[in-house]
Amino acid sequence: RLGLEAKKEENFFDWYSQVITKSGMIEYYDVSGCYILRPWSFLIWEMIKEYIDKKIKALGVEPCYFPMFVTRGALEKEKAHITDFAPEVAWVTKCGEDDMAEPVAIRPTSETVMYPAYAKWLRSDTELPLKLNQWNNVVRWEFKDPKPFLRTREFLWQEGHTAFATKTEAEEEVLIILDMYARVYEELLAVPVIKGCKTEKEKFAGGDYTTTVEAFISTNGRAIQGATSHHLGQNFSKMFNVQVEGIADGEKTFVYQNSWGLTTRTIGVMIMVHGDDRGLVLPPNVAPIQVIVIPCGIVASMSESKKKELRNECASLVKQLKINNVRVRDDFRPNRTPGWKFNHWELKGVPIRIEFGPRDMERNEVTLVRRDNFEREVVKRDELILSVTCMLKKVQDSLLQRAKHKLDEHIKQVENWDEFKLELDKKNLLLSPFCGEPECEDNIKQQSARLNTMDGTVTMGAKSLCIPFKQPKLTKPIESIDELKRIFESNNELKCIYRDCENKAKFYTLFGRSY
Ligand SMILES: O=C1CCCN[C@@H]1CCCn1cnc2cc(F)c(F)cc2c1=O
Ligand SMILES: [Mg+2]
Repeated sequence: RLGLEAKKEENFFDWYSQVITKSGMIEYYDVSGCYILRPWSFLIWEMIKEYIDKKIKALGVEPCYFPMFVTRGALEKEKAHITDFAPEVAWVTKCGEDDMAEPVAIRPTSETVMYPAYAKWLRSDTELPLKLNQWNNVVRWEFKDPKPFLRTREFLWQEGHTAFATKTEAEEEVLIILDMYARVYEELLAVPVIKGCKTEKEKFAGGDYTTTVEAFISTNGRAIQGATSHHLGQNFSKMFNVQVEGIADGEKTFVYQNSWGLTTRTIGVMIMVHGDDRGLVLPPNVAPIQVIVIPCGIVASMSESKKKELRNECASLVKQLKINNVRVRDDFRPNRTPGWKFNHWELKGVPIRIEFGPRDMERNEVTLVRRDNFEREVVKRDELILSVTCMLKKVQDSLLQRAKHKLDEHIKQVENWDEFKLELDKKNLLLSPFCGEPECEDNIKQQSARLNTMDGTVTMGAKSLCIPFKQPKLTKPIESIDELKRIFESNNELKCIYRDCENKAKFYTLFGRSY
């Protein structure tokens, strides 16, 4: 059966699995946590890659490729960084039948692969800033339930690794990259995100601070980390001895570093936010096919010449759209009915369908049908390009607006602990005053978990998602992380959200159940 059996609001997990397989995005694979990316999803990854590459090249970031294997020595250069990650590191231990003398790890991320080379290359501040990015795959043998795109043991990403002479330059780049990530979500994928800083508990331990874009899946009320941009300070440069002369005269200075990454998880978030019970709903800016042209009304009684005329007319529609840089295809398959084709291309989420039949030909008109809200619009043949480009923009905007509205109505600002738990169980995110202490965050997570009396399972408690740059009580978003960490120093009346915590709040923090 072509269509979906599962309904998105009834059985989200089955719906997701059916949508990604029946639309031709994913094929399952016999290694747990690994999936095949078929053209319909890989083409979207290529468009994301094209967008990011253009922007980072303009920022002076250069492409490169480092080996995927890393020695134990390099990987464990600094114990603190690696300890809690060690269980998910995959190792190559044999070659053929023989054990390898020195097993090598498969990169879970490339700091420890790249920074020994940075130490070799960087001697003088004249060689700074060094900005490299690689598009590759990484392996993390996670044990939590794998989910295509969202949590996989191998995934594709880009990882940017930059080194600067001063902290100021580095900190400026962190936020420029974060803004680019927010645009990938909002301008390409039509997914609204919240920009912020991770708390001490949630940040990357190897860095100084982690900034993040957080997305929201309203169907199950869960938040998901969309991409990260870390300021590493001098932690890694001290570990790997990456220091240069020429900054402080006669002295050597450890460089200031950033690392930033966005993964194929982006595709899963887009599917979950926009998909419906007929299948994918693709934002036009990333849709591999934006318009599908389907001839209609071809009946057996129609003469061969009439059929030929109709097909030629459809072909000219396709040609004209192609010339105007619209990603368009025709579906002239004679052995499929128009109805079958409507379902097929709706399942694949193509933003606009053109139905073109004898009557359209006579009246010199074209019928456009929107995938997101099924609105039909009949337009004059000679207004085709204007109407299609205008409709594509309208679809893109309305997908973002609808998702923004959903996000906004699911964020509750609460200062009371009972209200916090109540709203959390109503699939909402919470914006609450928080003291920032890791052990307090542990308590919040534990005390907001819910025992489901029906089946005795436990629903996870609330995690901190980020300290939003847009803080309540502040008119404009903060511009620096230092500022964010100090905003309550003055008027410090607010108590931490957690009832038994005596600390004063330091800032408002976004909490929620998450992936
Ligand atoms: O998140 C990014 C962006 C791109 C470059 N790397 C940073 C930090 C990655 C943090 N991280 C994340 N996961 C890890 C998993 C491991 F098995 C492991 F050995 C190390 C890590 C690890 O360092
Ligand atoms: Mg992880």
